[in-house]
Amino acid sequence: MDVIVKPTPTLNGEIGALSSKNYTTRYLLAAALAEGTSTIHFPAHSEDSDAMRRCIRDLGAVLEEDDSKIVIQGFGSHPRDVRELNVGNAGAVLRFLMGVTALCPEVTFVNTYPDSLGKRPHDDLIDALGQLGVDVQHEQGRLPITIKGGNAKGGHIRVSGSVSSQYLSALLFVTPLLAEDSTIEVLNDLKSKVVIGQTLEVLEQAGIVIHASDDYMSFRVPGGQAYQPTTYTVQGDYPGSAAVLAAAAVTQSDVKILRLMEQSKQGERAIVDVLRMMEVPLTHENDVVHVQGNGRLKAIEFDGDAATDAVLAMVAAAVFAEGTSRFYNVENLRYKECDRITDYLNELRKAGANVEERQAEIIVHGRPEGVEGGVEINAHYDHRVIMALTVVGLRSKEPLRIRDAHHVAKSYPQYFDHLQALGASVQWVKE
Ligand SMILES: O=C(O)C1=C[C@@H](OP(=O)(O)O)[C@@H](O)[C@H](O)C1
Ligand SMILES: C=C(OP(=O)(O)O)C(=O)O
Repeated sequence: MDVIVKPTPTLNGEIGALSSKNYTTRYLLAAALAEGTSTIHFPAHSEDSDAMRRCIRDLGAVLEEDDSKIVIQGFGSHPRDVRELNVGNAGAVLRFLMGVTALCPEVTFVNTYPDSLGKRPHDDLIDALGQLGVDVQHEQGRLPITIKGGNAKGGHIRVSGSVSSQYLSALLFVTPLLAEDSTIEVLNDLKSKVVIGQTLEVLEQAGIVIHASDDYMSFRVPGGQAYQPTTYTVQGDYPGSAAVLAAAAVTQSDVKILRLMEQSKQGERAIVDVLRMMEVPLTHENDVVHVQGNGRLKAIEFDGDAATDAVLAMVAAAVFAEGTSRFYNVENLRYKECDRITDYLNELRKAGANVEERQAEIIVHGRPEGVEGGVEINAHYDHRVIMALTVVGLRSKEPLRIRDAHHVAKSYPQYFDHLQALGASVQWVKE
């Protein structure tokens, strides 16, 4: 399915933020790893969170869900002996479960998105699992991947953090369940470091003890622990909401998004500060972000690693800013659903934006007068490319047609409904 985005000068109204993807995947996993009954209120529904639901069910968890909550009977440290798991296109779900399946005799993760997740690297995690005695078969660090676990006991693990924080999160989820204590040493840089704060928060809520250094570069994990069943409530999602906030920032708007916690550990909450730095009129009080856009934005410089999943939306806003913006320290955007630097900038250029790339930077020469539009956009299987190009389309002179826009459902299936509710001219069309 494609979406046609037409120029839309004004957006007005109020929406509730979607539920956080990162917290939902973590709570589902923590509930599955606990013996007993856990409850998760307001879990996200999207392809990625559904992938975690499907996989923990395959591994032996029992799930019962109604409109507002999911009740889970976990399998504790004894997942069922399954042969195959399908994580769809969900990177975090794959990496977390590659860790957990160190507890299983033999599981193959199949390759259902060869042009997206199928191209992403997992070498650093494979290497770390090898240090735990797990035999991993793979196609040059890519899917399909077979994990032959069952013998992991714990020990000293060194893992590189220079490509993704998800490898470290995977080790943090599984090592407490191993018989012996572990130490984890992070080598090189740790990208998306703030996300580790979310992992540690969830582990603590599940009663797991981890001793972390202040810089998150080394960890001591007592073995033989048990996840406790408990009740979780999922907060609103900043990465998805960032795109809606960027849309409000580039239009004449009066838009409120509810349920966005000020004290959240989500790094992407920086969208609020970034838009403020761009001089977009907004307030953030009582978990409500209120944007009263006047269409005028100022260029900024920003370290994007602190807010990795909101950078594309920030760049889309910068396309219409006065001056040149620079988003630096963003190399690991190249290892996501697509190459979010080269592929994304190619699509932005097609739409008429003036952008440049460096290996770890995105540079945007703003065009406050608007861009031409009138072209077809390739989604590259990437929900965040789809959301960001939609923001650009709202302020293009001619409509944008975003091909295969249904991939937005990876994280935010109701994105276009939310924009329509705010008055955006977006319309689904069959190919
Ligand atoms: O742990 C997680 O849930 C995630 C970590 C981040 O990935 P990287 O650590 O690879 O940057 C983020 O981009 C992804 O959407 C979700
Ligand atoms: C990169 C993302 O997800 P994942 O790595 O889990 O596929 C994302 O949600 O933008």
